[in-house]
Amino acid sequence: MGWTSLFLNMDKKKVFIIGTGEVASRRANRFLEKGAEVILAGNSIPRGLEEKGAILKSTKSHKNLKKWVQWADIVVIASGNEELNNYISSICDGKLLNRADYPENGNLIVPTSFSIEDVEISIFTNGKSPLMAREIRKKIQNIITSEDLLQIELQDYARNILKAKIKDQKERKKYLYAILEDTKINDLLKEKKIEEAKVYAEDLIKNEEAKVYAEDLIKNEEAKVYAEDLIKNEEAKVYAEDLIKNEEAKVYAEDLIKNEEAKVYAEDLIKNEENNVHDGELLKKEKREE
Ligand SMILES: C[C@@]1(CC(=O)O)c2cc3[nH]c(cc4nc(cc5[nH]c(cc(n2)[C@H]1CCC(=O)O)[C@@](C)(CC(=O)O)[C@@H]5CCC(=O)O)C(CC(=O)O)=C4CCC(=O)O)c(CCC(=O)O)c3CC(=O)O
Ligand SMILES: NC(=O)C1=CN([C@@H]2O[C@H](COP(=O)(O)OP(=O)(O)OC[C@H]3O[C@@H](n4cnc5c(N)ncnc54)[C@H](O)[C@@H]3O)[C@@H](O)[C@H]2O)C=CC1
Repeated sequence: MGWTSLFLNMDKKKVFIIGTGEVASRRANRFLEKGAEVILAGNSIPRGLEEKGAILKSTKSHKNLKKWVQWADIVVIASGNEELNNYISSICDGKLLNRADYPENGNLIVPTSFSIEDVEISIFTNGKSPLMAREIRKKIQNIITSEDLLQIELQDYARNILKAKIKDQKERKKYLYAILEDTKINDLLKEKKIEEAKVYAEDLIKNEEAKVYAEDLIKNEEAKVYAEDLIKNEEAKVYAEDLIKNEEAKVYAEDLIKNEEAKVYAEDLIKNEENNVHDGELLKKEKREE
């Protein structure tokens, strides 16, 4: 009366698929990946499927078709030929049967599925809208991806390295964001190359450290040059002040000399005056004596 979701172990299961088109190939791929043996009946199959172990049979002989149906644990009807599909369906008694054309005439649904680590999520709209099943699958996948889970592993790895190396949490945070946003790392995680991502993240940390170290060196060098400039300026100032002082001393000395000269000159003047007075008195005296 109704569908329920179950998980089927596909390992070594025998699957016979009628049709080799889009749906047939999708089913074949999915089952082969989980370890099933797959035989398809139709015109041709993509090389990729053959490489995975799929075997192609002709649809010409009904006798052979019957044989493969009997061989199979699961039958998938996915050809575009309704008559052929109905014939296969009619010889499927008791088999697990997935019908791509008339799902309700079969007893097995293949929902859209994806997995995150060990968690498999499947969506089924009860046959109402496979297209919407696909859209919902994408929405959910966009929220949590296996990359997210690998990024958790990588962040854990990087955090441990950083904790041992860098004391400042704010500084560590910068590295963790750099790893989260690095396009190369994200590409590696998309390809599930976690080990390569780890090596790359570690290099990123080392390079960043080297950069910081180099920047520090440059800053120190700059500081040294600046300090030297300061010293030179100070020396120049002292020298300039000395020059000024010397100049002032010179002026002062000159003034002193000038003052001394003036003093001598003044004394000379006074002496001259005294002489004059003396001479005058002598003259007066001489005159009186006359
Ligand atoms: C019953 C079921 C078969 C089963 O048991 O397996 C079934 C039946 C039919 N699908 C049809 C059409 C389309 N199917 C898809 C796509 C997917 N179909 C899938 C499952 C199922 N399809 C099962 C029910 C799932 C459910 O109900 O949720 C997905 C989810 C899984 C998978 O096939 O691997 C896969 C998406 C994979 C992914 O990307 O996630 C698209 C989209 C596209 O091609 O782009 C279209 C065209 C648009 C449309 O019609 O929606 C038709 C023809 C209708 C007609 O004649 O018009 C029928 C027959 C019918 O309905 O009569
Ligand atoms: N379940 C699903 O997701 C979907 C189901 N369908 C249904 O499934 C059928 C197959 O769909 P697709 O794989 O998308 O079509 P498709 O055109 O890709 O493949 C059809 C296959 O049937 C074969 N075929 C056609 N006529 C044949 C004949 N007379 N004798 C032998 N083989 C013949 C073709 O060679 C091809 O291998 C559709 O007819 C449709 O009813 C269609 C789309 C999606």
